[in-house]
Amino acid sequence: NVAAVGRERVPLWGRDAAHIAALAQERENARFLPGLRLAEAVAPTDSLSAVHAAEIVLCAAPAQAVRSVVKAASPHLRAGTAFVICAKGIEQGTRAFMSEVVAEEAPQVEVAVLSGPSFAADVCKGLPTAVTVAANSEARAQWLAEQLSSRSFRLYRSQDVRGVEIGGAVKNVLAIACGMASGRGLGASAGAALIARGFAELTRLGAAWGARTETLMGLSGLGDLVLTCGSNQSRNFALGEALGRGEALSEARHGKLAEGSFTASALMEIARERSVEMPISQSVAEILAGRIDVEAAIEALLMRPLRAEG
Ligand SMILES: NC(=O)C1=CN([C@@H]2O[C@H](COP(=O)(O)OP(=O)(O)OC[C@H]3O[C@@H](n4cnc5c(N)ncnc54)[C@H](OP(=O)(O)O)[C@@H]3O)[C@@H](O)[C@H]2O)C=CC1
Ligand SMILES: O=C(CO)COP(=O)(O)O
Repeated sequence: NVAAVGRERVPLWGRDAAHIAALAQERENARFLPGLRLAEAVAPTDSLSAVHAAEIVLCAAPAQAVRSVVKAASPHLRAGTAFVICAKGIEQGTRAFMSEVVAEEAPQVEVAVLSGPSFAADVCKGLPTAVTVAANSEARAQWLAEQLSSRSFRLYRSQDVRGVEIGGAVKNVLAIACGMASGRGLGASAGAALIARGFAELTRLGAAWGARTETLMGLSGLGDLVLTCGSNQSRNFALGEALGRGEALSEARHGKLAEGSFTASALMEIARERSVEMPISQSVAEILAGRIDVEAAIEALLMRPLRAEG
């Protein structure tokens, strides 16, 4: 709907032909965004060839599905198309960032990353927020910010592609930890301490990958971290909260996508690769892998040796 502002026709591709037909008919996505109407300009389609005519393609598939979607779309994508990744995560197995996945599968496109505090339902209702769009070239980032901004959806530009994607991937893992603390009834002080120490982990990892401090402290880093760690509107937070209350992992997702649960193990692998200490994220990864329980993870975090802040 945001992309439809000021445009006559915006194709929206989905993999499930029956769902797409229903969307075109009912003009509402009852499963994901109930009660919110599709903008007139949005034209649902099950044909990926729709990307051929596009100057800008927004890719909002789950992170672990981005490779297969881009691979399928690649033959239809023209050289120089602006390909904007909205997924937040790291690919399991390859440990690749989303921009690397797209560059491998569709080398002809110009990759950009859009990330920041933006719950889909809020954005769709026209509630205001601001996010970051990063591209290698300043001119491309500026053009995308102009093309995709509206009164309620403000885009700030950046050239720090890696910094923006690190913020989006790491905050989801940390939100699971904050949810666990909430589900365990540890109180608001513990939640704030987790956000601050989690942010220290995010900045350490970002520094190891050459991300700019301003990016990590901006909308796609601290901004999205605060949003996701502070609300059970976040599916990552809600997953952690359910685990903290004692629900089994098999039940705790409640059928929703929690990207941090797929990214956690890959995140730990890239952190180890660059010797970055991330004890909170590590605890989340261990719990999700069934190696420790929430109680043992909290105990281990509280018993860590005292150290200087930083
Ligand atoms: N929701 C939010 O507030 C925000 C989400 N994001 C990011 O965007 C990404 C997608 O999230 P979101 O839209 O919320 O997730 P949802 O679970 O709401 O929707 C996922 C969509 O992806 C489709 N999909 C799932 N698997 C595949 C696949 N293998 N191939 C093609 N399509 C697939 C689903 O199609 P189907 O209906 O057929 O199952 C569905 O339409 C995530 O990385 C998330 O972190 C970013 C900012 C905000
Ligand atoms: O990334 C988001 C908001 O910016 C959405 O968070 P969840 O995926 O945890 O719901």
